[in-house]
Amino acid sequence: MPQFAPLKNDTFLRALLRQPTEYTPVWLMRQAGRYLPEYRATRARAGSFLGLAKNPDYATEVTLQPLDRYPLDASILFSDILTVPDAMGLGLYFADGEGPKFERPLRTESDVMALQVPDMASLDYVFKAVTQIRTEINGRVPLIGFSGSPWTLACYMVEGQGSREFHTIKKMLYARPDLMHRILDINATAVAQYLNAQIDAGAQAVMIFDSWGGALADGAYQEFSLRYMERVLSRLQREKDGVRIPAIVFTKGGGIWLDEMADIGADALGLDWTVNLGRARALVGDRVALQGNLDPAILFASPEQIRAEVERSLTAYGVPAAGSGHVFNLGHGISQFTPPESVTAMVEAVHNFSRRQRAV
Ligand SMILES: Cc1c2[nH]c(c1CCC(=O)O)Cc1[nH]c(c(CCC(=O)O)c1C)Cc1[nH]c(c(CCC(=O)O)c1C)Cc1[nH]c(c(C)c1CCC(=O)O)C2
Repeated sequence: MPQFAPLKNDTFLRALLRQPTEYTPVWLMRQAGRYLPEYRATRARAGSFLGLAKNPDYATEVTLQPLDRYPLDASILFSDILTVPDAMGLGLYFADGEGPKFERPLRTESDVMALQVPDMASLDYVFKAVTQIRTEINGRVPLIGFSGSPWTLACYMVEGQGSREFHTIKKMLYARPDLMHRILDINATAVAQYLNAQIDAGAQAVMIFDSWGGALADGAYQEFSLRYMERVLSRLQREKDGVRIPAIVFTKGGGIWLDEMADIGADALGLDWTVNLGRARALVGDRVALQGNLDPAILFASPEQIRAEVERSLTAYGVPAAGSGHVFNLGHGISQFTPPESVTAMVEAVHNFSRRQRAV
């Protein structure tokens, strides 16, 4: 087991565990990415996104880039949720200018029957990256590990790519729920093993991205997404060397199910921008901390407007009292067209205003 430097800034972890903080910690989903010129330069050297993500040296380099530019309170492993179905043999690739695709999506009953939990050794490049990042971060801020939710991974595995309507997977869900449940059962086992291996490698918190849970009908969400995230959480090691490893669950479009989400064993729930933070806080009470939820499009506005929206969001949450916690973030990933200076304005506004809020 590698020895890591002691943590200098644990504000993010304390907020997730609903302990008092001097200010509201902040990080951004997709904080390492194409909006940063230094990321584009490393990606050009690596040749491709997968060349970058599968090489621990490059993955470490780009994970640290946003931390060198902004006083962020957390770092997130540079990787992708689709590494898991790739390890299952589905053949992940990125066509130029398009999103992710699979060469061998799950379309027939025999495809589904042949699916297996991958050998975690085939994802060793991810765990190596986690350890290397944690080492090079040298205790500056905590490192978040992550995975897709069983349902969101299944969306890509069955559709073979991103989708607007999810016709193929929804047809399977309603016509052959037995096949759907088999995929989700395998995914839940794979995701739990994958996150536990990231924790062993040095991840100090984990996040489950349920990017497409919000595409499901009420009832279907609970049966096909929520229940499987609950199963993943129940299998996670929640303590490492005597320290709690908090788990964050983010269902995009899941605002209507927050009450149920608060009871599945997560430490914190991620929110998209459709939710009012004050109302969400009242609803979940002291069951979970909240993370979110600025509309990423606000980063296209002026620094003054960004500041005003940050203050509105922090005011909506209010000052965290004992038993509550707020981590500032966007409501979804940052756009590749975001001016980097907008992030400077956002992070500054979060730190300054949240300190002032606590001072009164
Ligand atoms: C659905 C999903 C994916 N990947 C991910 C999700 C869940 C979060 C969400 O809902 O956005 C998660 C993800 N993907 C990436 C991260 C890195 C960590 C971070 O900085 O937050 C994380 C946490 C890097 C990435 N993953 C990807 C990029 C862009 C690739 C590039 O450099 O060309 C990055 C930085 C590729 C990717 N990977 C995926 C898509 C849809 C795309 C294309 C996105 C686009 O073109 O904007 C699948």
